[in-house]
Amino acid sequence: MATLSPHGKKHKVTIVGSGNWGTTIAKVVAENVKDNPDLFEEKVQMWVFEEEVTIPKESKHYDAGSELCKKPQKITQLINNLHENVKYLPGIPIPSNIIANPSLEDSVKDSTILVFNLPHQFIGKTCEQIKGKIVPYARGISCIKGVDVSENGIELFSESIGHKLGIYCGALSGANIATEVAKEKFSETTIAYDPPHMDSKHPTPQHTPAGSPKLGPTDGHKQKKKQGQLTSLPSDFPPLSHDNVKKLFHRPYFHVRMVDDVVGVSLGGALKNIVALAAGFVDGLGWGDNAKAAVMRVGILEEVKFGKMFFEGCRTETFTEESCGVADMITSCSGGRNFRCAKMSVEKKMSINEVEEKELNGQKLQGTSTAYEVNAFLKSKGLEADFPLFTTVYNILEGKLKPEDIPDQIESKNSSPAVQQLDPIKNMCMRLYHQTVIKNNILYIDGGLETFINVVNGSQQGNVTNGYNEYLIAIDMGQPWDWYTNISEIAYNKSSNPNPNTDTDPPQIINGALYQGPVDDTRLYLYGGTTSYWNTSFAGWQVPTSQQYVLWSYDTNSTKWDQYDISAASVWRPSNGFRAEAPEQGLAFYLNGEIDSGSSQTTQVLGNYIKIFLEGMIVLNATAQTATNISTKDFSGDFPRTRGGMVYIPGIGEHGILVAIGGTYKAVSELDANDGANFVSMSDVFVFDIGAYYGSVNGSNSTASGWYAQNVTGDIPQPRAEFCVIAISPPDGSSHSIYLSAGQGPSNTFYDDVYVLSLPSFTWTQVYGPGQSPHYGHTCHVVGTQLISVGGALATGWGPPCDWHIKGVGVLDLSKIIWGSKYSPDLTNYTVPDKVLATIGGVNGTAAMTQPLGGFGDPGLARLFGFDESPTNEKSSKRNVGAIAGGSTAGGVIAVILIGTVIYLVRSSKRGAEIPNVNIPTDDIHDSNERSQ
Ligand SMILES: NC(=O)C1=CN([C@@H]2O[C@H](COP(=O)(O)OP(=O)(O)OC[C@H]3O[C@@H](n4cnc5c(N)ncnc54)[C@H](O)[C@@H]3O)[C@@H](O)[C@H]2O)C=CC1
Ligand SMILES: O=C(CO)COP(=O)(O)O
Repeated sequence: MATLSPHGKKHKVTIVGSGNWGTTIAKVVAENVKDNPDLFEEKVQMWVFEEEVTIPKESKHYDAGSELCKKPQKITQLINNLHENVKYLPGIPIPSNIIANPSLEDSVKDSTILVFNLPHQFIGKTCEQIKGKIVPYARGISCIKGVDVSENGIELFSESIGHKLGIYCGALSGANIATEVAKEKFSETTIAYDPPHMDSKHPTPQHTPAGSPKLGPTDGHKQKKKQGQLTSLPSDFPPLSHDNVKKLFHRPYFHVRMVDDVVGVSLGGALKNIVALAAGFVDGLGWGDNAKAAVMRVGILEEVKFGKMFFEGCRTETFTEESCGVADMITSCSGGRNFRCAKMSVEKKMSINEVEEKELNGQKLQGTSTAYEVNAFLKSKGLEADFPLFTTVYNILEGKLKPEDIPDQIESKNSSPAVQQLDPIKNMCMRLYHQTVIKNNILYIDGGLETFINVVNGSQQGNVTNGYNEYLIAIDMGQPWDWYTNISEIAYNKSSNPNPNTDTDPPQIINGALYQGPVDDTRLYLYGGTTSYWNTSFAGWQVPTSQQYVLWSYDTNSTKWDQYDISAASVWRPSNGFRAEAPEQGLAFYLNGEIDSGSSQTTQVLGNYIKIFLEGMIVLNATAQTATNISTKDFSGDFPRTRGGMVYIPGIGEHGILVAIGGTYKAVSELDANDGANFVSMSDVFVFDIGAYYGSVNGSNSTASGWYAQNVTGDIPQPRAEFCVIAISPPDGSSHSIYLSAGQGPSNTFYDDVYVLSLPSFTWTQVYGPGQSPHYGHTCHVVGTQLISVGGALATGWGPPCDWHIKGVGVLDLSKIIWGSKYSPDLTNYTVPDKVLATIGGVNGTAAMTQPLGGFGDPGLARLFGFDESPTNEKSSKRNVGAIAGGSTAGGVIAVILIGTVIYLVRSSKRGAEIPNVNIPTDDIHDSNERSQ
């Protein structure tokens, strides 16, 4: 009894193309549709670019007396009558269920599976012709080895076919010399197919989904195009799962491995064609197998680098482990057409185009055009030198270099000073806007802007290169060091260690936060931050990533990165917010901040320099990797702040407090580049009772927000931003010292000073400065009794001269107030500096001043500091915190006035849920194309 098919319909398959590989794949597919009659219709359409061909005399079909052999015949008729493609796959019988069709439109009509297999130079026109003439739920597989380069940038053919036709398209590529496959000699191939959800009854496989070009709006490349709405495959068709796609291609002699890295599969096939030309050139010189192997090695490295640099979701392993990578490199450099023609061009001293014309009987080389296309793209990015082998092949084709130049070219470019210049430690000139944290005696420095300078014989030379710190740098704090002479710094490559679950690289960001996480957790946490467009040509520059994974962790034991979806609370990826951490509670805080075009894929629409300030404070529970967003209306009103400083002080109230200082502010509704004009007055600081996070303010269940403003006295620092702050308390706990170092103020004023804010008296004392090196954009930490200042830019520019802390870290003795180069892990017993004691009084460091000079600004704050009956200042009692948010602006306009006049503010209880007047497609946040599984 015949088995009933569970599906009402079967897939109709068309092979678009009929060359050497096109006809071979048609044979493979035609055999498989017969073996799987439940899934596929028996007839396979093959579109044939019609031409007249003469049956060659050596063909078994040649019969001098036959009509067919007397004059050229249409190739479609020959294929349909003889069941052989006598021109492009001579001598190989092909199944009779292949129908050669000269009409492109007719061949694709009603087909649900389109296999694109023709030389890449013809695909654009072919797609134009069939656009709108295919069923909307068709699916594609591209067997084309090449990349689609236009004035807009670079795309994979799987992608450009998908975009042009509005369908999903995967990719097939492998070590597959067509005639060997056609003769049924064993080979493997790789198919990247990441089935749209509606096509598969199985979950999407692990690893990254279909890669997409990593392109940004200012990049000059093609903008990532949305796939648009895919039309569901009707349910009466068998689902196009990995299993069913495999059934269409897998043969006993042609083994298929299914993956989901469309980028890696497509690029491996395209770029190896350039390398195969180089292999042919060196072989043509008679240099032997060692030379070919050297070229292949460099070729694979350039493939990986190209994929990682320009495309998202590309896996190194696809190049090093799959047939479409290393295996195709070997086979193509041993016996492919590109290799053979390049070799012959050297041996016979002919141009490669002449060889192609003479030897290939109409078949097309892909390597020559790909070398030109890739070069045009690299040239447009100023990155030719970063891909010396690809560039050399192009220059040989252009007649500017000779095959003999290959060794020098790939050697010298690999070790050029320009490349060495990018070492984030040896060539650091300045580094700023990074994220830092100390965990388990190691100082970690992540990201940031960096300028690089060449170092020759120990001295810095030339101008700086503007770029980024793309590494996680670790400095050992368990040993004493002197940054002049001995300090251990190690740079860990972030992109060589992607998230093992999704293969996504951790983001390269500035102005985010690095948190140490709970004490018993081996992970660090990287939150927020933005992608800088400062120098998008810098090697390794990444486009902004999805904001869905705004939180990352780095496991200091396993060195693996991981990512977490906390988008329910942290809708945007904020940067420049105030950050602090309470590690013993497993809590990390990110207060206000901003988004700009670098914050995520979604916010790219904001365009250059627009910054939107954000309300709210994200509280990360690093134990559970969850987040809560709490209102900051009572902190900043409708004028959120950025670029200020915040510290955590334990032991005050039940859960400790946060103290927020300075920064800049603007209205949530303001859509402009202004993030520097309005400076928050320093005559108030802002205290957050962490008890409010737990729902219990100051020990009593209360609905109060937990925020208090407090007036300060003493040497009040000038308003400023981009300074750093740390907190330390003497052993008796009678006071708490918050150190503020350097920063920048209105109208390009820069500082090199240190102030101490002492609590609970809320008095400022200037303990250092003005010094010689005003700077900003640095971070700082406290270790023992030392403040470690990390990086920052000098007010004089970003070099040269470079940071005078030659290793980017400075050390301040917090008690003696002496800056130096030496660090010791053994200095404990902090004592309050004399100058501070002179202000707050007391004997042996025990503070005499136990409350602010004018009293506490709020009875709640007084209670927090242990006063039952609040000694508050009547005048300042219960002040509206929002109304004192401002105080000092660049133009001297007091923010209070602004608050009075700005009445159209957008209110949002969920941070970032509404952004005024900007059309940011929030649904993109969960775009399945961007989501990693
Ligand atoms: N041949 C091989 O061993 C392999 C080739 N590939 C890749 O498969 C793709 C197709 O290559 P092949 O099938 O070998 O092609 P081919 O090199 O045999 O090219 C000839 C084909 O191009 C067609 N053609 C010529 N002018 C045309 C026009 N104006 N418009 C449309 N078609 C035209 C011819 O009719 C013929 O079908 C390429 O990207 C190639 O890199 C992949 C694996 C193996
Ligand atoms: O892709 C191929 C083998 O995998 C064929 O390469 P050529 O186009 O150089 O023959």
